[in-house]
Amino acid sequence: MISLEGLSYSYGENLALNKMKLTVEAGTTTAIIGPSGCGKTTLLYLLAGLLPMPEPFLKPSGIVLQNYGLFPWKTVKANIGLGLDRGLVKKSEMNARTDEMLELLGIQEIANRYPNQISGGQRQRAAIARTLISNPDILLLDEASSALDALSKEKIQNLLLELFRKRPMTLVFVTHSIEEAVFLGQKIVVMHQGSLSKVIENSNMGMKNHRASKQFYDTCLAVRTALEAGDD
Ligand SMILES: Nc1ncnc2c1ncn2[C@@H]1O[C@H](COP(=O)(O)OP(=O)(O)OP(=O)(O)O)[C@@H](O)[C@H]1O
Repeated sequence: MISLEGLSYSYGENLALNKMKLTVEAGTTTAIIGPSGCGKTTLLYLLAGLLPMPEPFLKPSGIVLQNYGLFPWKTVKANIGLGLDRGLVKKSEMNARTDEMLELLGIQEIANRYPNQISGGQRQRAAIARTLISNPDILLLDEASSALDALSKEKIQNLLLELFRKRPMTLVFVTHSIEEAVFLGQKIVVMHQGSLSKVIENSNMGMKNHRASKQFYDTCLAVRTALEAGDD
């Protein structure tokens, strides 16, 4: 579980987080949404330990931040294997676990290709596989699908929902998309100017035909209203 109460963070004179509050229960998904510059990435980087967390907050353990930096000179399979600590894992186990990840993410057929020989959506899957292979307690995603076209976006979102169902995990993701937040977030955290603006509970997350349901649009509207209220 992550529990932050009054987290502030500045880059020099620039206050990026201002007494931010956040509670994330283990085994749940949380979307973080808000206007550009409101501090979403700063919050995620603090959680990932990529920025020093100020006192009295301690860095939560077992968090892995997904990034898309696959090494171009390594195959997809070798890139995924990099998510494991070579010193600790035998070659045979490394093989078995990368195969398991390739299957989980549905990318077995591109295992031996290089990153420049696969699509944006496949690169995204490979990056997620590389992160998940280490079995992190918490998966942090920064704009998981932002660079993709509408249909590929939905595919990645469906895949993340499927993964969440198959393997219990805590997922915290930053997004600019209201629809993505409502499709994947059991809780939607709306930020404004470095602070928590509103938390929207989304109990319909994961329901059948969610995207086409009235509940989906009602929750999108609630998020939109919260975002607009913050803009006043
Ligand atoms: N390295 C940095 N040095 C100085 N200021 C920074 C730095 N990184 C971010 N900031 C500032 O901190 C604030 C929060 O930035 P952050 O990147 O966390 O916002 P964001 O909500 O993720 O934005 P976006 O949606 O545009 O990615 C902004 O005012 C930004 O200009």
